[in-house]
Amino acid sequence: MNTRTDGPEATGRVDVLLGDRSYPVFVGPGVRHRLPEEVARIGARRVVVVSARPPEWTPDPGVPHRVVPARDGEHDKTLATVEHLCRAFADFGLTRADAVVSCGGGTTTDVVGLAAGLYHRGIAVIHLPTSLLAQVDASVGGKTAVNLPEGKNLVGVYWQPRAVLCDTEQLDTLPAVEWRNGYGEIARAHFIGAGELRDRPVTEQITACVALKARVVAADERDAGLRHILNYGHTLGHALERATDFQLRHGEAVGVGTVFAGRLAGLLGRIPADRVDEHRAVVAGYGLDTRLPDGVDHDDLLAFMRRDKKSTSGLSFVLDGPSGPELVADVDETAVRAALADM
Ligand SMILES: NC(=O)c1ccc[n+]([C@@H]2O[C@H](COP(=O)([O-])OP(=O)(O)OC[C@H]3O[C@@H](n4cnc5c(N)ncnc54)[C@H](O)[C@@H]3O)[C@@H](O)[C@H]2O)c1
Ligand SMILES: [Zn+2]
Repeated sequence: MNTRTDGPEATGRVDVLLGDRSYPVFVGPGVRHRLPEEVARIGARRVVVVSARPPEWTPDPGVPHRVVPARDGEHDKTLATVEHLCRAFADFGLTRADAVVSCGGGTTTDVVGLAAGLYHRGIAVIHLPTSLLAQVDASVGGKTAVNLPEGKNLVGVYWQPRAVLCDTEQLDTLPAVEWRNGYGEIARAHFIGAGELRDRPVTEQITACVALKARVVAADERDAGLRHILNYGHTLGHALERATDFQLRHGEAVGVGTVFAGRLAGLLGRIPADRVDEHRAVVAGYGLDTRLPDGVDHDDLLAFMRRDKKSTSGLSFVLDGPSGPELVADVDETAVRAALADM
């Protein structure tokens, strides 16, 4: 990670190191204007821009192009959208030598990433994520997916982008709830190696989270082990999203899940009391709720947590400990109930 300070405001750059599939992530005000440079660097001759934002949000890529409108949201994160996009690529005559650009929230970067990964068995994609959550998490790391009626993110491929441009100017229009959504992920990053980012400028916060994710992805691109740590706070987080029928945004639920992970690690004797307290302080410091929402049933939460995709059996959590965060399997239910009661 490095942060340049030669411009009017600092710009961050992180390289995701994956051999010949390595790519840069630029973070900062105005970095979207790098698009023509990145398109030229990868040698694309034509581009389809898939954008959930007004068309003028994406700069001219500098080569013949077409803008295809899209909508953010889980509802359109489907195989039907993938087909629609691939047909638009074909209609414009995109070949394997060309590129796709996504501009939108994490739902859009996910569905466009999957379409790019499938079209012609894979063509170049550049992401311009426009939500805080998409900038700190969804657009980096190469996981793509769409939903089925049977569940979220059930169909996808690993398909790394060729560049990611996290333009912080594009966050100016983001509603408060979507800032909280992103800050939940930044808060959980505090406990898995991103360090103290409260009171830092947003460009630095995003750059540090991307650098953390880049390190983890470089070490474990396909989820064989270490990548689990990114799910810090997520076991309870996912359960809370479901138990509240998705009334809590993902990041808000992850914030509560992060406080819970601290409590549980404390009860299991893995971390001292001040580290437990730090969880609550950090999450609260980002303006997030630290308590379970009223009315959620602990039995429901336990049932959802048992079905979490990480847990092959029993209750599994990523927990802090003497040697850092790690996946802990088969956690005793009594401790889990006690940590919930403590929230
Ligand atoms: N691939 C991965 O590794 C990965 C990681 C984390 C999350 N995800 C996926 O990301 C998705 C969540 O992303 P999200 O939170 O960005 O959701 P989203 O795409 O639905 O965007 C959230 C909301 O913010 C709005 N929005 C986005 N940018 C805006 C802007 N600049 N100004 C005003 N409004 C704006 C959207 O219209 C939407 O209403 C989920 O589907 C999740 O599965 C993927
Ligand atoms: Zn998450």
